Amino acid sequence: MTPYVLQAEDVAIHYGGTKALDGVALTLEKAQIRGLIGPNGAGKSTLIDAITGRRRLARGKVILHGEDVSRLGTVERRQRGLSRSFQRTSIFAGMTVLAQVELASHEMGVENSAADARAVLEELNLASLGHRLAGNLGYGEQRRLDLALALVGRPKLLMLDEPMAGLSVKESLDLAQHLKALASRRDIAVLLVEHDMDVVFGICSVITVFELGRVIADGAPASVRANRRVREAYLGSAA
Ligand SMILES: Nc1ncnc2c1ncn2[C@@H]1O[C@H](COP(=O)(O)OP(=O)(O)OP(=O)(O)O)[C@@H](O)[C@H]1O
Repeated sequence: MTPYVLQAEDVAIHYGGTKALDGVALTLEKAQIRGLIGPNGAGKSTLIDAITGRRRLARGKVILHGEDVSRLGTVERRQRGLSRSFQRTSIFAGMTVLAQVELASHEMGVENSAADARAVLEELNLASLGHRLAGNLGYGEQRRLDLALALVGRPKLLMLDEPMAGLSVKESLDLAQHLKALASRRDIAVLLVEHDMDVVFGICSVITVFELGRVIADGAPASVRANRRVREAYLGSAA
């Protein structure tokens, strides 16, 4: 039995002549939070698209719980427990928070979607906002709703692309703590793409650093912070 929830092996993605990813490998274990950092255009979002099945691989494999899913589509991967945050664009402004999360759960084929939705909202401290129209929520609350939508159906693997973008320092740290607690309580492995280094170094147990579509460092936060190439390429002397 493999200890890995996710294995990405030798992943390559090309956009025409551009090699957005070239021979990328990483793993995720149960309930582990891995940060993925690197300068703009390094290929972080492209890796999420490759893992979730939005982008076809030019080379390599994506393996979930030991099963090669490289040829499966996004819906089939979601049904195997791989989820991603939807970003605000998928929020229906005119629907209540509860109805929306329940609908997402129902669409996932969850039998008791009402109970699933209530549990997810409670998990994220959103239960008291269940009756509110999503469009009337504050920005930080909408980001938490994004996360709630990704959590229906009890996924085992969550891909988050800049979930803290646009949040205040306090809101970011608050969401980060929620995320950490959630990963451990629900046994969810998380791949976190995030530019907020306080959040990444605060809650990730391992960090992968990208540059120009390749992994330039991978390891525990302290070793990544101390890596000279990473400091020069990305973190700068302030890190
Ligand atoms: N749809 C596309 N068509 C062509 N090139 C693309 C496309 N999407 C991304 N790229 C290119 O692929 C490379 C990786 O982009 P990607 O968005 O994955 O980087 P990123 O690390 O997520 O950047 P950011 O931190 O700015 O979100 C970049 O050179 C980018 O210009």
